[in-house]
Amino acid sequence: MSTIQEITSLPDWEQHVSSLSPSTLLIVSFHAPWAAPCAQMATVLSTLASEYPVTEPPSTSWVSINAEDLSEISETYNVTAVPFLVLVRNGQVLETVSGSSAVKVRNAIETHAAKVGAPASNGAATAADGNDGEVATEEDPEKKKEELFKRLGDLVKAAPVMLFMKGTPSEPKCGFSRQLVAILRENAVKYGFFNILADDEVRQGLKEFADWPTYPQLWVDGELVGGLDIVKEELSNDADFFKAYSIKSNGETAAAS
Ligand SMILES: N[C@@H](CCC(=O)N[C@@H](CS)C(=O)NCC(=O)O)C(=O)O
Repeated sequence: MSTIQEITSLPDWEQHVSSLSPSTLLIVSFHAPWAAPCAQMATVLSTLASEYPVTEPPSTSWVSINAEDLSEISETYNVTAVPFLVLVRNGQVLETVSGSSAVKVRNAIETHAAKVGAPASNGAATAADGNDGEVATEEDPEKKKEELFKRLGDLVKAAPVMLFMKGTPSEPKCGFSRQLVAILRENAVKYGFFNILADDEVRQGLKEFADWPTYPQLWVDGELVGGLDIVKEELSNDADFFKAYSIKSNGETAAAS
């Protein structure tokens, strides 16, 4: 029964990676302490890990990494939002999964872990038609939407103030998002953010969930405030609009930028 090891330093990571055999599937989960979906993901992953036996050499190795504390590693894997899962074998990235869809995570791990399994050697019970994995992903669209909305419901509450934007606060990819980042900075607002360009499911789904067609979107305490124009308007009506969410310095709470 495999368990998840928390990597807490760069030397720890290097030592761990160098100890693996070329056939081991390394499952790396990036998280941030403020993001509620990461706690859910940790539960999903430890349940999955417990289904994989410990073998010698290990067929799977499960680690989790705080994306903010170990930014050197998150940058290597282009982690722009959390939770973010990376599957690596022999130094090669096989697949990444952004977000907290338990179905996607399970499918990705099962697909890649199975590739070095014993059943493949005799061909029996192996779907050799190149179609393996497809059945599980062919979901009922209603169910898929329900799962996405559940995930979005958690995501908009991932921090008291959440900014859904194009790009990241340090590299906004659109002028509207850039202006809203500047407003939050001027008001010393502490906020979490999500780069919607990194996840098209969230980008399109949140428009329907929020009944708001554009980005940036600012959410406070799980409620949509609006886009840039609305935020400007709120501030012109009430200069203390963000007072409860302000800190004296460094307003950003980011997974990675
Ligand atoms: N006036 C809007 C401007 C935002 C806007 O028009 N955003 C566009 C272009 S960046 C957008 O998000 N379009 C939908 C999309 O790209 O998915 C506001 O107040 O936020």
